[in-house]
Amino acid sequence: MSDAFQVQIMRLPGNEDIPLPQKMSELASGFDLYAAIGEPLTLAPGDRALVPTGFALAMPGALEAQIRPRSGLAFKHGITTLNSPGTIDADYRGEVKVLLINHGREPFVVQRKERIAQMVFQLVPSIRLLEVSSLDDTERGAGGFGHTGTK
Ligand SMILES: O=c1ccn([C@H]2C[C@H](O)[C@@H](COP(=O)(O)OP(=O)(O)OP(=O)(O)O)O2)c(=O)[nH]1
Repeated sequence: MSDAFQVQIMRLPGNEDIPLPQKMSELASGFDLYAAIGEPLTLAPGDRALVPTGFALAMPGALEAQIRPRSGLAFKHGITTLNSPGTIDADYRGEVKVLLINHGREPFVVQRKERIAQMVFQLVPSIRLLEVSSLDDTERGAGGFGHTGTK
């Protein structure tokens, strides 16, 4: 793992007992994120909440982190991330937060230290936008949004 990117993680005060993000298996893509809330948080059907994780990051400029849902919570309870995938910019130094929404039919209670989402790091290519007055032709052209049919 010597070629691994180094990402700095800083626990924010009051979260000493909250586990740092963790891969639950060796080759998992995502680090599971734990809810750093004081009291249990009830999400009624349709409710959303910004849930703190208790840490902040500093990562190399070539990376971003994506906050993605956990499929088990989505399947069993309709709990997902509203802005999926959430984007953590390399220059963001605030607390990483998870925007949860309850798409289920029952209230869902988030407990302190519950694993609520996962964080996947991605390479972000360096891009320079170049303004032009015309674009090259392609077979697809401007076709989209199901123009080849949906069945
Ligand atoms: O799920 C998320 C999404 C974002 N953020 C933080 C990190 C990110 O770098 C910052 C800004 O996010 P984004 O660019 O998506 O928000 P915006 O609505 O465009 O706000 P801003 O004007 O602050 O960029 O908020 C989170 O902690 N969790």
